Amino acid sequence: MSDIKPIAMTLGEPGGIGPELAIKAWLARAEHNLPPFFILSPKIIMDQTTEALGLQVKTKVIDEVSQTGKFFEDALPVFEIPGNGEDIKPGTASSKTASIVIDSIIHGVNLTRSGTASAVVTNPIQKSVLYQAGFNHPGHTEFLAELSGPGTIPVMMLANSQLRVVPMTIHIALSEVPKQLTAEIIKQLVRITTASLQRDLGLKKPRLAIAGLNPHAGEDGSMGDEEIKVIRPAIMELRDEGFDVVGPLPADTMFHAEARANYDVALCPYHDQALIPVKTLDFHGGVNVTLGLPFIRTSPDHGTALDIAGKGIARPDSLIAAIKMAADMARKRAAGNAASQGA
Ligand SMILES: NC(=O)c1ccc[n+]([C@@H]2O[C@H](COP(=O)([O-])OP(=O)(O)OC[C@H]3O[C@@H](n4cnc5c(N)ncnc54)[C@H](O)[C@@H]3O)[C@@H](O)[C@H]2O)c1
Ligand SMILES: N[C@H](C(=O)O)[C@H](O)COP(=O)(O)O
Repeated sequence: MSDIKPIAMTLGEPGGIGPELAIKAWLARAEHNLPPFFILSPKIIMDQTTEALGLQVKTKVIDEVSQTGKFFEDALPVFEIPGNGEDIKPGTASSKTASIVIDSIIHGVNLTRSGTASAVVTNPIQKSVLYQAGFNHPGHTEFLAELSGPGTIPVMMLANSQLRVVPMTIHIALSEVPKQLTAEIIKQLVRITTASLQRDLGLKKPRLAIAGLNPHAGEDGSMGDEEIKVIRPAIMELRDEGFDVVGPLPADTMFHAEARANYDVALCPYHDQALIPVKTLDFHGGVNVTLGLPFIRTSPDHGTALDIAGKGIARPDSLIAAIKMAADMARKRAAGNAASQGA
């Protein structure tokens, strides 16, 4: 019997590699000692995928999440979401299946928020086709925050065994970054990241490093003054509050091995500044985790990979890492809750 409640896994874009990865992660359950998980999907989509890939995998519809553990050894448990497999073509994302994709996320979040599932692990979505269908959030991160209620500030963190990064602005045009990167945002992100690393990753006093926005962190204002006007003042205030935070550091020299040894997480002004080093260091072992939510959410660090969908060659490593990280976080939260109740 598992020590944590089952993990909810969303379908993601059905024309992408998500369904294949879910099946491959289930096949790897014993090898990786994975806790029981279920997928939120129409059963037909999972069955179509196993058949197309020639895999001998049974699926089992569960009526209750609590049945996940009972069936997990013999079949991939499916929490059925309404929908059919008609509009699905591997390698092609379609706005016709957007309602299935979104329902899967909403149900996964509801089951996790209610405590029925211990965490939600999301498969990648094809953002462009969801936008065509009227989805008006840049990605999961912002959608999950909205589902969590007003005042939720989600923090995207990508992590592998060599590096953790937080992009301080996410899916916005580069030209918008200087406008949105305020001292207030930086302070909020540092506070949330520190609290999450303490609570969910067990780091007692997390060390944070903040990258500059401009080349050479602005070179004393000669290449941009956001470091002087925004980033440094925020860091000084945070240090006064007791946070272990350094910067602004030149982004080009803060990701080599010796530099990485000096911090636990790097916060970067914009998306690619953070995600290029983490995905380059270990693409297949990376996990995307959203901090600051009232529930645990992890995801693989890659996208829908339409170019390889249906070919049977997608690697489930990142999804497996996401399941493991979600389970570890759930165990740490449970232990922390038990300790605080006992205190
Ligand atoms: N969490 C998410 O929902 C999420 C995350 C990242 C990207 N996306 C979305 O995915 C779509 C495609 O994005 P992209 O093309 O930039 O990145 P991608 O990660 O889908 O693909 C980049 C390259 O890596 C390969 N790749 C990705 N995952 C792989 C795996 N598991 N095994 C083997 N090879 C793999 C792909 O074949 C491709 O060559 C976009 O719509 C993007 O917004 C979603
Ligand atoms: N920026 C992420 C990445 O490139 O990996 C990705 O798009 C995930 O976004 P959501 O988790 O918000 O969908």
